[in-house]
Amino acid sequence: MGERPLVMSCGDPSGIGPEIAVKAWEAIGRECPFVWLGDPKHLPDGCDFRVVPDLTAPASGALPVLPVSFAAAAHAGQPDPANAAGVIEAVRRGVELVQSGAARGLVTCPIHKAALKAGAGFGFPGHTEYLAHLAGMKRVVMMLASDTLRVVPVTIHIPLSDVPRALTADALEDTIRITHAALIRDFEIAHPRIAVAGLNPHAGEDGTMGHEDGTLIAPVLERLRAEGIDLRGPLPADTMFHAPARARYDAAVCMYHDQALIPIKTLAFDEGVNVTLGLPFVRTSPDHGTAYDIAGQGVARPDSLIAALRMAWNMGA
Ligand SMILES: NC(=O)C1=CN([C@@H]2O[C@H](COP(=O)(O)OP(=O)(O)OC[C@H]3O[C@@H](n4cnc5c(N)ncnc54)[C@H](O)[C@@H]3O)[C@@H](O)[C@H]2O)C=CC1
Ligand SMILES: NCC(=O)COP(=O)(O)O
Repeated sequence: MGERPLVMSCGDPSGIGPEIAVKAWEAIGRECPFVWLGDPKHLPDGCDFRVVPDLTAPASGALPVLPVSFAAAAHAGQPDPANAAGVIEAVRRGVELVQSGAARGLVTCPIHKAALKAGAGFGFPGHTEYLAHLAGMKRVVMMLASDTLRVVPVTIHIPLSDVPRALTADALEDTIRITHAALIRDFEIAHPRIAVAGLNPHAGEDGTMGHEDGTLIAPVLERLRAEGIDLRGPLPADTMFHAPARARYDAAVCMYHDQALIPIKTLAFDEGVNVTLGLPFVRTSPDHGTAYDIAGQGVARPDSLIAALRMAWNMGA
């Protein structure tokens, strides 16, 4: 296959993962070769694939597949807990291949967390935490990146009511440090500018609308500024995402999932990439989910997955 390929885990086979994997292979399989980890019975009818024994198989036009056996067929739009173990195994195999050095990076297709919990007792809120666990990392960071905006949520998949408790000075500091290092190393920004959102409306407005902005966020920023990190904030989140505001920073660190993901999915849904920072290997993913409402119809767009492949290919060089 020439250069080391990427590996792609299939994600939930009843979602759009298999069909966009095939479209992505047709679009950029030569530019960013990857091997698909999944069960060939879940690929769309008529798909041109070939089973390979490992990642060293010579290149050909067909999608290379390293088989992962799944218990059940896939029905578009209907996640089956019987397939949960296969979905998890594909991710685990991907990590093994990238950690061994056989693969250049891992690209994951979307999973349905509830089906994994129901079918296999999956105890992680998403890939991000599962990958941190497999890699033995205490803290990793989720970044959603596009040409127009990069965002990082400090807290991720937890109920909104748990956010103030989960938002600690350590979590914020680690997140900013990991983000800063990745902007330099992976995004080649020599002097990154990071904007940090407040938690409360108007960043607390001097404590009249909440206290965390002043008592928790501001002191962390002060400490890190003293080390030379270019930080602005805590900023009112409602006014930090319009175009002139975005021009003033390279990444926005946000306090919770939707504060970060709503702006990027509004601005760049088709090209956003989810990248895990702080892992000892490259992992990217499309920004969207399983899209059950359109699975199996052949209309799903592969653009975000293609952007994820390109980013992983470049980062893994
Ligand atoms: N990396 C991952 O594993 C992710 C998984 N998810 C999971 O996906 C499931 C469904 O989540 P939703 O909130 O419905 O978000 P979603 O992204 O799956 O779908 C939202 C809307 O966007 C459309 N859409 C998504 N991807 C598209 C594509 N490639 N082409 C055209 N239209 C597309 C869908 O048809 C739907 O109308 C959940 O279980 C969630 O946890 C969500 C985000 C990321
Ligand atoms: N909302 C982002 C998402 O669900 C992706 O999470 P992960 O599976 O990449 O941890």
